[in-house]
Amino acid sequence: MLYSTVSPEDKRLQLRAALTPGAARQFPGAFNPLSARLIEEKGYDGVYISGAVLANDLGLPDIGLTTLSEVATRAGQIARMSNLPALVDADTGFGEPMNVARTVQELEHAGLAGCHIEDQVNPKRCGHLDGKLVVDLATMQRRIAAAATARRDPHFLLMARTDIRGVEGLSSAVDRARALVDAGADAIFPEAMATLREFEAICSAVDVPVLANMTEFGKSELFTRQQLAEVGIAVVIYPVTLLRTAMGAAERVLEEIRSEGTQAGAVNSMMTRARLYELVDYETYNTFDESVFNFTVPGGSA
Ligand SMILES: C[C@](O)(C(=O)O)[C@H](CC(=O)O)C(=O)O
Ligand SMILES: [Mg+2]
Repeated sequence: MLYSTVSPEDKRLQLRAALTPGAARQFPGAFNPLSARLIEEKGYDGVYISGAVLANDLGLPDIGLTTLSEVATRAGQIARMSNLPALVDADTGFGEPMNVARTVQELEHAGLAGCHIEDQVNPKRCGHLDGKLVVDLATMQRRIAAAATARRDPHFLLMARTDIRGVEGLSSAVDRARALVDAGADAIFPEAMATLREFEAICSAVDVPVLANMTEFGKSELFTRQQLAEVGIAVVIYPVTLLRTAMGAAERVLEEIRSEGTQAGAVNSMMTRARLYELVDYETYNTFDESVFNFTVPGGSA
């Protein structure tokens, strides 16, 4: 009922305990608060909150148009809906190192367990596209150092993402990952790794947890959890998978209503009314008022 019963501080401890090298904890991307609850119910280890999903949800491309307030508000709404730790994509940190410091404090305040900050220049783009540009190492080190200093809860996870692999190649990615750990990063997100061997090279180079981004239609093959665990990955994200799936289903049913004049043929693939009510915990609200749930739910079983 209502929101998470686990405090943000406890979720941060939970996240740190979960992220051991080789654990390959799976964090699907929630596209709204309710999907975070579904992720928890299905037994996942955490929730990812994608910058691409937040932007696309607003009808915008993922090029750094969303603001800190929009991201912190939506991420907070998603994070509070589940007892799992939530890791949010903070893009380039929304500005200069001073802005990055504020970003971290706002995200802590919003109840996130951790965030990642990347080394792209603005306007940024999806890490799996060509033509990216990254800032120099000193600038990125200042971003990370500012974030580390600003954090009030020492357990808030600060993850540094580097996009340099797509610009200069693997050996630069290894060097940068090491330098960002020295600057204060608790974890590393090496973006757009081409092979398992590349993931392995990063995992062997640093002694902090490493993330693997299993986004569809990108530069990385969709490796299994087992394969990623074997090369030492601590956490795997599926950032846009649920949004892509939901939008795919929405597009199909819209076409069906147009062509058939009814959605009747699509009802079997929908979440039922009963299941939806179960997910929002409708019945439990009777603890406040017994007249809230005094009906039987039509529309089939959950
Ligand atoms: C992980 C990512 O930063 C995101 O915003 O979800 C994106 C995902 C995507 O665009 O597929 C990324 O840059 O990889
Ligand atoms: Mg992103």
